[in-house]
Amino acid sequence: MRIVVALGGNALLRRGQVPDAEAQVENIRLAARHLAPLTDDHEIVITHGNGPQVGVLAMESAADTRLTKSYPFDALGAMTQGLIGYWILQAMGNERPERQFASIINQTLVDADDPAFAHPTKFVGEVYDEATARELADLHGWQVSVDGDHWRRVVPSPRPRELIESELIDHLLRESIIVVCAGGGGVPVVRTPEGDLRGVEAVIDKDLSAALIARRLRADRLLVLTDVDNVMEGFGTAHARPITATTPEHLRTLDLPAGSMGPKVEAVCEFVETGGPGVAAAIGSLTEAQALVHGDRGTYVTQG
Ligand SMILES: Nc1ncnc2c1ncn2[C@@H]1O[C@H](COP(=O)(O)OP(=O)(O)O)[C@@H](O)[C@H]1O
Ligand SMILES: NC(=O)OP(=O)(O)O
Repeated sequence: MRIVVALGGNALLRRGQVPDAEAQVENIRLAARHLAPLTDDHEIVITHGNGPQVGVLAMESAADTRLTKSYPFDALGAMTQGLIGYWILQAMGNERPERQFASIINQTLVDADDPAFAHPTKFVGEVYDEATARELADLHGWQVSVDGDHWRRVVPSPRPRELIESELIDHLLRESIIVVCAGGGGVPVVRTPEGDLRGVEAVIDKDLSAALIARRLRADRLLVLTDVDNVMEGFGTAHARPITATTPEHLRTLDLPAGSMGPKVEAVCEFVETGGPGVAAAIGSLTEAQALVHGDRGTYVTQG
């Protein structure tokens, strides 16, 4: 089978952890231990988030007084693909030294007139109290918004439309190479009237990009791995109930938060609705990645 795996931000950096390199290397080592068995029997593409990491790089860039302008988010996104891609490459290679892995910097086409550019929603960097967030917003010209009990910087997150390097990824998979790509959803680019590609200030949702990749590569499965075992009905209430086998039709009736479970559910629904016959997607725990493939664990989504 061909499987696209979206590695949640929590797999890279647990909530509240300081984004030191050491902590992330250790988290990714553990994640690789759970992902490696998938590579024994399947063609695997790994995508990953970059919200916390791109926020660290943006802070560093803003603090560098030699620069007349902070590095733009397309450049920062590419840096995070290099950084996290390298960590994943090394961790996976240590688990399966006999296999070949490639981590590619890749670009994701978005619409220049996507309304998301005027309404930033993607949380990046760390969390603050309201006063600090507002102070930083004034200092650096950021936009900030409420994220649960905290405040956080937000940047535009246009919808991914096309993966510029999808043919290359397909080629690598056919050569039995395991591919890490579309980190942070891919570097956001638009097509100019002249036909060139140009980076834009945005961070794409990696779950939505994972769904796009899965569709373009005609994957059999999309696995969205995070820190909960299932999508829950009545999440956070006394009547919370895990959803196991389900359909996009049912999932679309749920009211889910935009910054967390919402895009994951949107991604699996899109993939299952537009994929070929027999495709399936699952949302569940990284530690149960193998069982998710066949619907033995997690929220398993099929056409019904
Ligand atoms: N209905 C729901 N079912 C399960 N988890 C939910 C639901 N609604 C919100 N969540 C939250 O979504 C989180 C996973 O999303 P997120 O933190 O963005 O994951 P990741 O960083 O792994 O991509 C869970 O830890 C949980 O707190
Ligand atoms: N780009 C992205 O979706 O990152 P997170 O998963 O870290 O939010």
